[in-house]
Parts: sequence; structure tokens; C-alpha cells
Amino acid sequence: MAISVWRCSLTRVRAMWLNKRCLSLYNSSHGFNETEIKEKLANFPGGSVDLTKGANGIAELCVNNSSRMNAFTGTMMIQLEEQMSELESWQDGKGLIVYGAGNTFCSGSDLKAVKAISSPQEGIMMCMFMQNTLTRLQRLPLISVALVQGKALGGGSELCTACDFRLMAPESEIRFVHKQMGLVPGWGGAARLIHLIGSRNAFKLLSSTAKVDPEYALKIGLADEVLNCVDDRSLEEAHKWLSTYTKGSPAVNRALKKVILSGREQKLEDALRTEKDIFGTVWGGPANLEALSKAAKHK
Ligand SMILES: CCC(=O)SCCNC(=O)CCNC(=O)[C@H](O)C(C)(C)COP(=O)(O)OP(=O)(O)OC[C@H]1O[C@@H](n2cnc3c(N)ncnc32)[C@H](O)[C@@H]1OP(=O)(O)O
Repeated sequence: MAISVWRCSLTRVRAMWLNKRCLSLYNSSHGFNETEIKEKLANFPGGSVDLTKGANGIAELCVNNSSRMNAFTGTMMIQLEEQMSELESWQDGKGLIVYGAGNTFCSGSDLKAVKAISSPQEGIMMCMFMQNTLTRLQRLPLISVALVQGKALGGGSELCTACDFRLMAPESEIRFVHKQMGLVPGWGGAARLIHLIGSRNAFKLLSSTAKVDPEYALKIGLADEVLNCVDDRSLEEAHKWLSTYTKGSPAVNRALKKVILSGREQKLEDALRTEKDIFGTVWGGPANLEALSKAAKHK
């Protein structure tokens, strides 16, 4: 009995490890040493990244470091990575809302930590670690939404581009301030921004470091909705917005996200083949059979 439980958990750990390796961009073959960078990041503590999984299949991920405008400390980067593993294995999940504590989104990386790991080699390792994590966020089988209240600056603006959708509260701003810090985005924000708003618009935002308010963000396609509420009510409003897109069973919602992901990331022929495989996972499945038994009409 004990041996079979042990084997089972070993299989689960192995599956999670393989899953993580598939979803990540960098591993040891790219010269990336995750253990080493995690040990470095652990020296910069403070704040937390808190995950709440709802019974309705919607999770909330809160970037929480209020005294520093939710800047990412080293331990928060590690926690964000760990929360991705938790979400990847959440079979009942359908959606995710990423937001910041204290009615502001995130002011990027913690400047104290950045100063302390300022060698190019360490910078590249931190960058690979965060790109892996944010790519896994983007590839979650969940519909993800960034709820931007207050400010999303630097790495905070990059974090919001890793979500499928962005909702902006009144008076909020997204701002790629990297150039003013003598940097360019490194957490994948430039590449993702170009996919979202095109290279000319992205070029303008990155080179001017302009504040993007909700109306302009909506106009250029960076935001999907301007919310009416601020404070805690905006989280409620985000839940309501997301619920339009997460109706139905987790299996179908997750399959849908996978189809979108393959269309987004793969070449057409590969995406078509993946779509066929994913179709096979829902065809004749419980949700499909239930719909057929009801002889649904779509009037
Ligand atoms: C991936 C690469 C990157 O992320 S590069 C971008 C790094 N981020 C930044 O440069 C943002 C720097 N911060 C700011 O511009 C301002 O603090 C902003 C966010 C506009 C807020 O201004 P304001 O509302 O006046 O508040 P404040 O400056 O008094 O800040 C409150 C406390 O929070 C701190 N804080 C803020 N951001 C960070 C950060 N990124 N890292 C570390 N600490 C940060 C401030 O220092 C301030 O702390 P304290 O009260 O002075 O102890």
C-alpha cells in the first residue's frame, strides 16, 4: 500500500516536472541553472504572491507588496513560479484574475534586488527565470485576465501582457518605463506587446515610455475593457466580465484555451494538427453528450 502511494506521488511529481519543462522556454541545455538563480533570488525577501482557487473554477492571483507598490522581490518571483505549478495541475480551473494588492497593479522588479544582482550574467538568469514563469502563465489552460488598477510599471506592464486579456480601472495606467531605467523589457514584454498591438505602436510605447491610460489602451488594443469601478468593486467587476467567457465545463474551457494557444504559437499546419488532437479530447465527452441529449438550438 505504502509503496503504491509512493509510486503514485513519484509519477505525479515526474509528470509535473515534464509538464514544466515542456511549457518553459529555457532549461539546462540553454545554460539556465534554475536552482542557482532561485538561491540568489531567495536573498531578497518581502511581499508575497497569493493564490486563491474558487469553487467556481476562477482563481485570483494577488501580487502583494503594498509598501513597495507591489514591486517584485526575489522571493515573490519564486512564489509566482510555484503558483504556476499549482495552476497547471488544477483540473477544475477555468479562469484566472491577476491583480495587485492595495488598488495598484505592480511597479516592476524591486529596485533594491535589481541593484544587488546587476551583473549582466545574473540579469540574464533572472530574465530567463521570469520569461519561463510568464510564458507558463501565458500557456496556462485557463482564460487569464490582468486587472490593472493604479499603476502597472516596468515588469508590472510586462506581467499584464502575459495574460490573455487586460481590464483597466478608471485612472489606471500601463507604462513601459524600462528605457528611463537604461533598460529594455526582458521578461518577454516587448515580444508580447508587439503581438498585442503591432510593432509600430509597441515601438512608440517603449521608446517614449508614455503613460497609457485606459481609453488609449482600449483604442490601440492593449486593453479589452475599461471598468467602471475602482477599489474592491473592480475585482467583482472583473469576475463578472470573465464569467461571460468561462461558462460551461472546465474540460471544454481548457480545450478552448489550448486551441487558441496552438493557433497563437504554432505554424498553421502544426496548429491545425494540434486542433484536431484537442478536438478529440472533447468529442463524445460529457459536455458534448449532454448538449446532444438536450438537442440544443442556438436561436
Ligand atoms: C523588469 C525591469 C523593471 O521592472 S524596471 C522598472 C522598475 N520600477 C520602477 O522604476 C518604479 C519606481 N517607482 C516609482 O516610479 C514610484 O515609486 C511609483 C511606482 C510611480 C509610485 O510613486 P508614489 O505613488 O509617489 O509612491 P512612492 O514613490 O512614495 O512609493 C511608495 C514606496 O514604494 C517604493 N517602491 C515603489 N516602486 C518600487 C520598486 N520598483 N522597487 C522598490 N521599491 C519601490 C518606494 O521606494 C516607496 O518606498 P519608501 O516609502 O520610500 O520606503
